[in-house]
Amino acid sequence: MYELIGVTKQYRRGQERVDALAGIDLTLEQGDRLVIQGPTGGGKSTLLQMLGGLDRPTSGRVLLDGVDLAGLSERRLTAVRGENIGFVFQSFNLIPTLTAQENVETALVPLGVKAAERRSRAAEALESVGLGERLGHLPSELSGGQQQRVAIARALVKRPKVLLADEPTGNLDESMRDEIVDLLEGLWKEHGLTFVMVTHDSAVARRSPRLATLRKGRITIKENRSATVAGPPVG
Ligand SMILES: Nc1ncnc2c1ncn2[C@@H]1O[C@H](COP(=O)(O)OP(=O)(O)OP(=O)(O)O)[C@@H](O)[C@H]1O
Repeated sequence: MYELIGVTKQYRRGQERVDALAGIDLTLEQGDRLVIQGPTGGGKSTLLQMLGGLDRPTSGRVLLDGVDLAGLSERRLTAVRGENIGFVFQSFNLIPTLTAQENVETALVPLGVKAAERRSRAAEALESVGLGERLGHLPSELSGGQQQRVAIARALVKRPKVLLADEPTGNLDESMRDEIVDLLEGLWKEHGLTFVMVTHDSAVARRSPRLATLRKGRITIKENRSATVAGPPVG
């Protein structure tokens, strides 16, 4: 499903050139789960942006189901992203003036889903993350963990194939962290998602069957035999 071939990304900082990604080769099958760790500045967020089509590589190819994201027009790329890829970030990025339900519905507007269906699908997605009773609440009326659940519902309401999460538990205390990771794992299995998560938290990373480390823009991958959840999802 994903094939990255020789992906590099260079940034300019004044006169200086930063090699954020220095030649990444990576294959992920549908339903795979990968955790990415590594030192600060190692290239984790940059790699996630490449997978998500949020930015383009300097060279190399990012194939999603055989389509090179780097070669798509901005319009086509936005459409591919909207249909296939859900994002969850450390900062929940909810719109403060919209209710939980309205925040989730926003993901369906660019897909041309009609208002009545948007409402029912958003309610269903919020049910699935345990917030069926909180549809009308504003983000400020929800806990951090609940806000992240809304963000997860917003990522999944469009029924993507891919879920990309950048430090999804970074703003949460330990008990909420575990709840959110349980939830993400459950959704990964239930929907057969390809799930890539960046985390600094080794307790979170330990649960993944595959671990990638990014250092100075280079990737190494190892299987994690002691993962608490092993193997790809069933079905
Ligand atoms: N827009 C940008 N302009 C210039 N340099 C950038 C830009 N984005 C990232 N970089 C640089 O690219 C390198 C990789 O950054 P990246 O954010 O991918 O690392 P990271 O592993 O996610 O780090 P962290 O753990 O701190 O989030 C760093 O040296 C960073 O300073």
